[in-house]
Amino acid sequence: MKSCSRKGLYLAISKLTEADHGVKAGNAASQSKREEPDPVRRPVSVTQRPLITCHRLSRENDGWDVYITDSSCCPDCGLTSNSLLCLTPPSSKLFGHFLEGIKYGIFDVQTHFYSMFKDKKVYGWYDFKTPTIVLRDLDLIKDICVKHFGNFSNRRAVVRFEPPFDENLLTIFGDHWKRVRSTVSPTFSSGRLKKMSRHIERNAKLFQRVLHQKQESNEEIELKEMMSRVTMDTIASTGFGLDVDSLNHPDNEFSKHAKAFLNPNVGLFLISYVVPFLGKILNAVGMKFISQNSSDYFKNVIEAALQERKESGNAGKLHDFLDLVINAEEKETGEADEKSKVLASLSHNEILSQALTFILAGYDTVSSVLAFTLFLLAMHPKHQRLVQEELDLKLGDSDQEDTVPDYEGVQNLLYLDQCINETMRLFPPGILLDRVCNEEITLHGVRFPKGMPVILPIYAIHRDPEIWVDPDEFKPERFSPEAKEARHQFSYFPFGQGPRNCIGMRLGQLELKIVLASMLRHFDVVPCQKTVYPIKLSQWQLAAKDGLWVKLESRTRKQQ
Ligand code: HEM
Repeated sequence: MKSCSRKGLYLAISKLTEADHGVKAGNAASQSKREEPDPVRRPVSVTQRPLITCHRLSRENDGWDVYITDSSCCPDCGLTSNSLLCLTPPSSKLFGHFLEGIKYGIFDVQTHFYSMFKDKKVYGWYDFKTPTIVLRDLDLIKDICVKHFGNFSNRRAVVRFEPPFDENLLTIFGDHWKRVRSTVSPTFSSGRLKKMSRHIERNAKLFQRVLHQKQESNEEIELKEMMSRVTMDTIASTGFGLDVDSLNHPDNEFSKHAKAFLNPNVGLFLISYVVPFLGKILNAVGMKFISQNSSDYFKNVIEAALQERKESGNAGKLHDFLDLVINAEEKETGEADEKSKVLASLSHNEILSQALTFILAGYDTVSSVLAFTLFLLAMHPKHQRLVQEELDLKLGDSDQEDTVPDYEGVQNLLYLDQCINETMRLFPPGILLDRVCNEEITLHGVRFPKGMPVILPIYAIHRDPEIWVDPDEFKPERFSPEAKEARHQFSYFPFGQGPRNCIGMRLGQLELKIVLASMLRHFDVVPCQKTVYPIKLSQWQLAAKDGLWVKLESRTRKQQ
């Protein structure tokens, strides 16, 4: 291990403690075994190799080296008990843990590694050659997301968007992010959501009609596909005042390009990760992460909508997202002082970028939660009945097929809310979060070097058996007010945490509740011939391998 001899500055990750020495190669096999079979995911045994290996990672550009290792594995490397360390499962020098990710899938690999380090506050993970620290300790997560947010305010720059969409909230940094976020935030205030709610209600109503046809013809429906359509229509309408009718025309231009945007060029993405200079060359010769065609399409759609509103004097009257961000466009009012004008203004590119983010961030997230919630309720009729009893009680019986609750109507649907929360615990659309450490800092005895990426493994925390009894089972009662009170506040965070959490959370929740309440008020969702349960997740994305198939039965007809 000569290559591990100490050169330059050792930057390390956590100070060695008794507990940090606890995991030895000898007991690695028993640590890597899953204790209980998991009905929702495939069983997995990620590694039979010893748990601990020594890695030296040179980051010469930044002037520091990082070791993520066990201290006892490599006496030659010169680490002492003062060296700062973090444990990591064995990994390939070139690909890091990427190969384990490919082999076992992003869900199993996350829970498996997480369960290997039960007694640790943090552990290590290599994103190819880049070391990252994965947080396990909930108090540490809280401090990073909230108390020390200023030092962990940015995400990694994994995907680069091309202009004019490169100034979106998901990817911008520091003061730029702060200004855009504070300017866009009022768009999601209660008053404005109430106005946007009309668009959601209208789409939910149209959706009801389509569902009635499906129910009458006894058709089996794949929930993700159906929910994607209604979500796309809702986005086009709440975002841009457009009526794209994906329900009846799923291959419309808007949906086609939105999907192309959402499924970027994975090949180029991987090449850029492994061989960054090759990624740059391919990019320069015209290969883009996101197709130029779709990028141009959205630029034109948004520009045209902005222009049309300015010319027709309709700006401010349509109550969609575009309308609301237009208000924040840079303008010379002559009223505001210079400082507040700068604070409350967005450039033209910033508006285009936020408009696009509205599609990117709100499509797959909302449609997945809708689909998984309905599917889980179909598999748990007792809970579905409780939701329906609550709807009948709070919204009244409805014998008209297309009645849809409004903004006020869905505010107090507490049991529905519990079911949605339990679904997002099991199937969170964002399976992990990341932050980057701005300045070196030591928190809870863990040292975070400047520039170190930090991962918050949401999926694994949401399924941690030490936090959740029977973690793979659907039990909405976990989200009763008393049960929530008894738990660590950071054991559940499907919308992220702290000032950089999901800005669209309340809009997303509104969409979920209006669509679910209007459906479950009229229909029983039941299993069908094609239903496969337990759900098997695909390797790379939050999607059921066999689809989420159900049938609808009319509640009104049953009651007659
Ligand atoms: C069920 C629905 C949704 C879920 C589960 C969800 C989840 C998330 C998560 C986990 C993050 C990262 C938060 C963090 O890093 O702490 C995020 C960020 C974000 N989400 Fe959502 N999201 C949802 C719906 C929406 C909708 C409808 C919009 C539409 C505007 C939206 C816009 C955003 C934006 C712009 C960010 C970046 C915020 C920033 O960096 O300041 N999301 N979302």
